[in-house]
Amino acid sequence: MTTTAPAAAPGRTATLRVTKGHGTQNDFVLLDDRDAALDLTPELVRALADRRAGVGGDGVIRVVPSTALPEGADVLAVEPAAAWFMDYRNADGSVAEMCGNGVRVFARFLEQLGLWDGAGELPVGTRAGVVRLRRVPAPDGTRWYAADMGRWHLPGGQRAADDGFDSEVEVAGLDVARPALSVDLGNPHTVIALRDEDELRAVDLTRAPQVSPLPPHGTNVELVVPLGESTDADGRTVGRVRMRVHERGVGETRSCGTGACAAALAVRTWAGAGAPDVWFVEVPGGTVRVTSLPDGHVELAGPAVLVADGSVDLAAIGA
Ligand SMILES: N[C@@H](CCC[C@H](N)C(=O)O)C(=O)O
Repeated sequence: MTTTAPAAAPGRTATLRVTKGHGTQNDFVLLDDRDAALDLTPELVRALADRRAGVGGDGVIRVVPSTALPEGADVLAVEPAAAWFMDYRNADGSVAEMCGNGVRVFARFLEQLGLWDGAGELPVGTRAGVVRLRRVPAPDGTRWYAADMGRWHLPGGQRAADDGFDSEVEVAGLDVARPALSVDLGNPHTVIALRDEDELRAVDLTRAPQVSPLPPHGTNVELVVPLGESTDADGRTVGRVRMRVHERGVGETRSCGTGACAAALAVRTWAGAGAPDVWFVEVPGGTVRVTSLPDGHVELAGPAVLVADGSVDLAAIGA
């Protein structure tokens, strides 16, 4: 069903309507392709995501009917109501299975487009399966979006759960390689704990961390510092962690939603029995809440903000 990129009529410039949005400053170029008419090539993604010559973003997100993609058909077989599919691309043009901040911004974009009324639950198709979203109040009373991200798992199995580690990561600025835990959120993550916030500030993420063994499709790397536990307004014990992240296909970003889930779940695994189910993850771009659900699912809640709508001259961005 995919056709070609918008072609310019003779004497006219080909343009593409775009919206810019972010979730805790993990930022995205959003495309309304409800007619499945756009050929979203890696070159077009890179041109749109370019922060100097393009619009700029950590990723590009296309709204497309689930019926238009083979991966969407798989989703519809499980959840016929998942009409819209989040086609997620990293800034380098690669395809990613999932994006936790992106899927909240996707829901906000569907609201703006009039494709979701914001009531009840919104099932969204993704390459990692169905994600279910709803609007929830944020701790400060503003609006957040909560996404049931589905089942997570430790690819290293029971041994990794027992030992707490299954790999190691070398990071520029750290003296020695650190033991790491792999966490699968539909996309791959590798989490290491650092000693304290000074150490977290000091690491150099302009170079990709070296993960051994490297998972077959690469990985996102989260560096975390546990900040302790407290009691929230409802009397629940909640954990808090600070995180920096190096994203596969992007580089260091100011937030990563699936990365926040991986970080919280790793710290919870390391803490052992009795650890809190609810974690606030502080990233350079803000704070998200991660909740371990009883059915083996994980919920990610946080803001989703749209900041601009516009029109891109495809020739001018070299696409
Ligand atoms: N920022 C995202 C994750 C985006 C995909 C990631 N770079 C990958 O390649 O897996 C998030 O919020 O989860």
